[in-house]
Amino acid sequence: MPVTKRHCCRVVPIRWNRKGTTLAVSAFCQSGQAIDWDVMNNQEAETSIHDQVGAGDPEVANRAREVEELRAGVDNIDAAVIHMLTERFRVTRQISHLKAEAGFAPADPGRESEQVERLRSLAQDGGLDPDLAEAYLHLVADAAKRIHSRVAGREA
Ligand SMILES: O=C(O)C(=O)C[C@]1(C(=O)O)C=C[C@@H](O)C=C1
Repeated sequence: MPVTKRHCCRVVPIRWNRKGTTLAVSAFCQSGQAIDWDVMNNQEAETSIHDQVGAGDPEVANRAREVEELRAGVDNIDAAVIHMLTERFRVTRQISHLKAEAGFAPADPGRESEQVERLRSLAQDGGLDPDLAEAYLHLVADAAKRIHSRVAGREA
């Protein structure tokens, strides 16, 4: 049986937000074992899932095994994303040189707005949070612009 807040006798605030409201508490059970409890969402804040999780409770052990299996899929997807990102930056580095040679500024806000629109719409169609798609675009475009600036500085 996993330790939950129900089994705990003492709680200590461990994480606060900017307004000074408690986000998470450390809850200590009688044996002294501690868990982080996410107060806002009323659930355990963190669980490290590994081979030994659920020893003594076959249902919990099965869930832990299923999580491990799905993690193998996540690892493959993350590797593919990194390969795709590598390729994206190979292409944007070519743009860096062209922009530097032509004297164009690193940023093209109009182009970025179009990309945000397109990615938000793709995300929406696929059932992904469009804010996540937009955050991704800002992350990579900001990085590309930093590279554009560095290249322009070197080639000036
Ligand atoms: O398309 C460009 O002009 C780029 O420089 C690439 C890129 C991007 O990473 O998508 C980066 C910066 C610009 O503001 C717009 C887009």
